[in-house]
Amino acid sequence: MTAEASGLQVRGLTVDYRSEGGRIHALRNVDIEVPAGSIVGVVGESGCGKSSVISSIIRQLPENADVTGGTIGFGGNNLLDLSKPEMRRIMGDRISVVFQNPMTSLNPIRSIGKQMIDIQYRSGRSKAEKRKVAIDMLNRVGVTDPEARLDQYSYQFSGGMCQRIAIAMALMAEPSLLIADEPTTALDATLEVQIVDLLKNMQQELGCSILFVSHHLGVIAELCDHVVVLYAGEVVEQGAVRDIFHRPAHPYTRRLMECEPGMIETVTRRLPSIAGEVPGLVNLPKGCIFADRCTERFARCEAEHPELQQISDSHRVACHLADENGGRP
Ligand SMILES: Nc1ncnc2c1ncn2[C@@H]1O[C@H](COP(=O)(O)OP(=O)(O)OP(=O)(O)O)[C@@H](O)[C@H]1O
Repeated sequence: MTAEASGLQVRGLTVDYRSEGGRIHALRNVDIEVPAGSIVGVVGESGCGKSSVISSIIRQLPENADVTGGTIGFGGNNLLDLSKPEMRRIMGDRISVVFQNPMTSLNPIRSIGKQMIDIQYRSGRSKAEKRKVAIDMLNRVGVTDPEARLDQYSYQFSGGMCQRIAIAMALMAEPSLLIADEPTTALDATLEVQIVDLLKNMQQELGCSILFVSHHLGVIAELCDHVVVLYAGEVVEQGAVRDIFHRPAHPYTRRLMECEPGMIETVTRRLPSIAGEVPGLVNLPKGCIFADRCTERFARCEAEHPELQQISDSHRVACHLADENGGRP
């Protein structure tokens, strides 16, 4: 069983929120490429724009949001151009989402089995076949005794088991893209490792792509092929996982790394807090968005906005230091 390969190409995505205090420039010119069959992580502190990216892709931005620029390429379409019914079809068949709280996906008053059968409504399978597929999927995500458990309700499962079931439901349609929105954040460290392993195995088995959004650097390092570091609505660094974790080029990424010794060996550590706060996004600074928190800033940083520049085949950074240092951190 292999999902049809389809990557995701977010290009120049720019999103504002209208607010009483003015327009909040939540995402500015964001590029995220998820090649078919790969796992790409998006990391950033709270308020950096992770939810805005996901909501843009699945077209669930709140009423006060305006997409003022960019495209979201998927399967030959710009998702931003699709009608609601077209988008619903894509969300049912080709893109699935796993949320931080599995209860977002699970209905508490319907048995797990009924929900897993309902979700196959377009499959053309008989009820018995749908039940068999549900049992098989529960087995694959590591729910023991799936036949008996199909008749149970979400409250009868632990948090980790609920997340496994939510992942099973998300994968039922064999999507080509799975969006995982902090799916391990609510779990303890042991369960987090198990869910990361599960996602890795399922991705290999199904051949789908995964966009994995998290503020847990360790999880990103364990799971992802490629990492996008988002800061205050901008991509400040992106690259292969080895680039980001062994040669972080942006001071923001480095601050995260410094506070995470041994991060590669464990997936249990959390993003540290860095001095200062993500800035308000109504009045943007002229220069670098990270300058006021950056211990390595120099005059140019406050005067000129750094653009993302290539510093190796797979590595891009938006920092003036890259010029100062001949393209290397
Ligand atoms: N509906 C909204 N109206 C106004 N501002 C919003 C709205 N949603 C998000 N924002 C603002 O947009 C920016 C990005 O928020 P977003 O929720 O995308 O970040 P995040 O990285 O997902 O944070 P978190 O991890 O806390 O969810 C923040 O400055 C936030 O305050």
